[in-house]
Amino acid sequence: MTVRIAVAGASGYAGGEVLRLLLGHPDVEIGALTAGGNAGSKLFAHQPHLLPLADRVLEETTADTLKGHDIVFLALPHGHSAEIAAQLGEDTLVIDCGADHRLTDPVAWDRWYGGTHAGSWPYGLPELPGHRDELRDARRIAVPGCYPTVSSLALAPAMGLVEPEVTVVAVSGTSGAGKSLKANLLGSEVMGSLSAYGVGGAHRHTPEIAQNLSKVAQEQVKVSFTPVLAPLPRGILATCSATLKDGDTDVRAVYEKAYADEPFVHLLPEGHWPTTGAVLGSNAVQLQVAVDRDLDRLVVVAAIDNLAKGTAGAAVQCMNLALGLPETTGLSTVGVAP
Ligand SMILES: NC(=O)C1=CN([C@@H]2O[C@H](COP(=O)(O)OP(=O)(O)OC[C@H]3O[C@@H](n4cnc5c(N)ncnc54)[C@H](OP(=O)(O)O)[C@@H]3O)[C@@H](O)[C@H]2O)C=CC1
Ligand SMILES: CC(=O)N[C@@H](CCC(=O)OP(=O)(O)O)C(=O)O
Repeated sequence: MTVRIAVAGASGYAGGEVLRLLLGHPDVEIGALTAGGNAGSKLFAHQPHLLPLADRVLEETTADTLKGHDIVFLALPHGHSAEIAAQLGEDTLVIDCGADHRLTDPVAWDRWYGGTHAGSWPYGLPELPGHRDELRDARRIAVPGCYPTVSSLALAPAMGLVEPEVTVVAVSGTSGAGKSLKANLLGSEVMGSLSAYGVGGAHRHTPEIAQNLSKVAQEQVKVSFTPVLAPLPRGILATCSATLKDGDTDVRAVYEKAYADEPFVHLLPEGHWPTTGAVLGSNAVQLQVAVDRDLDRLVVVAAIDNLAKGTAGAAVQCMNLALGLPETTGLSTVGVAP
């Protein structure tokens, strides 16, 4: 089988990572590549690592350019996908890396993003209970946010075993913010310094994490989420905690069972802790669990590459599922070291 794909936002970080992964995918032919202001320029100017596509010229992001492909990956700023998707028939599988179709509650959408809710699509985190089957037949897929991916996978197995109030502190590399220049991401400010942002429940990934965990717990889960920016190009390390209802719960056994058959989610051997370096460039999620006995508090540490499992890797994993291919096709679980 060969499917023809297009990538909208090919000059950006997420679009570039989708292309890097698809260049190693045996069943994919790469069609149209589009951008915004950089349309008309060569892809090579923006993605110097994607040599096999060096001569490709970026086209304008219009439905006409994207039509006629089996699969369209949208790696655009949020707010751009609904209009494009509406012009692409159901015969095209649309995989949106942006936030537009992740939240199911229009009130939450309006509060955190503003404006009209474009509706929700099947949520591209196959490892969450019930999601894999929904993704197999999907023609529209919403790729999760990077922080919700790592924190939902870290805490989902514990839902029902902990009080429905969880804390997530997650340190992210700068590529999570996209390529467009932001004052706080300029080299001199970010290098050699860690800084918290979106503090006090202000980050828009808070409702997405709560939505995921509440669905698994089948009760409303409250989330305290604090993101921290780190001087790294890629990677997220999340420390997630919640109070156990029964401090004697064998949490390790619970996590071993939950992820025993998952190709990308790895509970590390006891005594070893996840690092962002170990998952770099791979679709892997590394987890470790502990119980703080003084508080009966479950602590889970998890690492992902924000551009791989946190975006593009998840997008390719979901494409594989929707096409009926082995979920791991074109994806690695082996990170880069050192
Ligand atoms: N970076 C990450 O770790 C993650 C990103 N995402 C999501 O993926 C999407 C892309 O993010 P990312 O790659 O980081 O962002 P970038 O800023 O790196 O890239 C954005 C892309 O969108 C294009 N673009 C910008 N504005 C327009 C427009 N008005 N019309 C058409 N194209 C436009 C840009 O083209 P040009 O070069 O011409 O400006 C570029 O190709 C976002 O929705 C983001 O939230 C999701 C999870 C993690
Ligand atoms: C480090 C950094 O700035 N990260 C981004 C998250 C990237 C992401 O996943 O954003 P979307 O939900 O829009 O897809 C942020 O905090 O806004």
